[in-house]
Amino acid sequence: MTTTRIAFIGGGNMATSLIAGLVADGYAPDALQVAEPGPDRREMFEARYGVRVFADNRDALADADTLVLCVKPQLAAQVCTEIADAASARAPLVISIMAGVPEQAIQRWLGGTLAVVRAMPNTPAMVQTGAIGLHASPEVGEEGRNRAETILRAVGLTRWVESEAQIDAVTALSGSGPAYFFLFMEALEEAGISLGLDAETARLLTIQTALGAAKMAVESEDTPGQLRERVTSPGGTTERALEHLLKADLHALMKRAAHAAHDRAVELSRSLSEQS
Ligand SMILES: NC(=O)C1=CN([C@@H]2O[C@H](COP(=O)(O)OP(=O)(O)OC[C@H]3O[C@@H](n4cnc5c(N)ncnc54)[C@H](OP(=O)(O)O)[C@@H]3O)[C@@H](O)[C@H]2O)C=CC1
Ligand SMILES: O=C(O)[C@@H]1CCC=N1
Repeated sequence: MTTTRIAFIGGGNMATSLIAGLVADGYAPDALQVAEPGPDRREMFEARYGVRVFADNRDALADADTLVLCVKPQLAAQVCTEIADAASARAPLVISIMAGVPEQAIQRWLGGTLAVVRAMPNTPAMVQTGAIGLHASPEVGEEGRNRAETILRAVGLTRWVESEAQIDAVTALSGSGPAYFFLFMEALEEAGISLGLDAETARLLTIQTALGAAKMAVESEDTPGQLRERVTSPGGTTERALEHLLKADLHALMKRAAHAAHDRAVELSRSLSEQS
């Protein structure tokens, strides 16, 4: 893997996942640095991963080729403005994982037309099984795209999308998606308990079933629909259960939920891009 010096601004959950993934992939820890206000978290990064840590965001940027913005969206304008001079001096490739923060706003706050890649990961990145959508601003060249992809691939599967607007669709699908599956697991577990299973048995069987179904979907050449049909014996138990889910129009319900998440992502993008 090519080693460029990467500065992470904001050492929270997502930055930790990315750093853990990169180190596990063999990335040199001394080429990774994190700016994080929390002293305990800085200590954790040093002790666990051997990366360089900084309390001041600008210091982390001083010799970085790649800047990964990992703070909460509400802090984006403040943090970018604060590091704008240091960023202009280094002209790093900027990768933003911040939900709902548009490329143009990031470029504006950073004081110029820096090349920006937007990435939308999800929490399974913490176990290196994330699903990550990527979009590059026109200033990003092939080397920048490869660099961004290499960094994000350390925590999961990457897919480039054609337009920045599609990042909002990725947010609604895979960004928020783990919560949809967790909710389904909670519901199935409750159903198991209502059928007389003890709570631990219901939970363990639910989780293992989700894992097994996902593993089959990943490894099989068949579609999820074909895999579903194979579980569904004519006149059997699955058919009876699925009748209820289909009668409640699960597909329409899922569509409404994903569209609501998408609308919220668009709304957030609009309000954040208006910040100066
Ligand atoms: N969680 C998710 O499912 C997803 C999150 N994202 C995006 O990833 C980004 C990070 O999320 P996540 O890691 O979950 O959030 P966290 O809150 O875990 O991480 C943010 C980190 O930034 C630190 N911080 C606060 N203020 C500053 C500052 N001024 N300068 C530098 N660092 C600062 C925080 O420190 P402290 O805690 O001390 O304030 C915290 O450690 C967000 O923009 C989010 O939209 C994207 C996809 C999915
Ligand atoms: O709920 C949210 O707004 C963030 C973005 C995607 C997942 N979590």
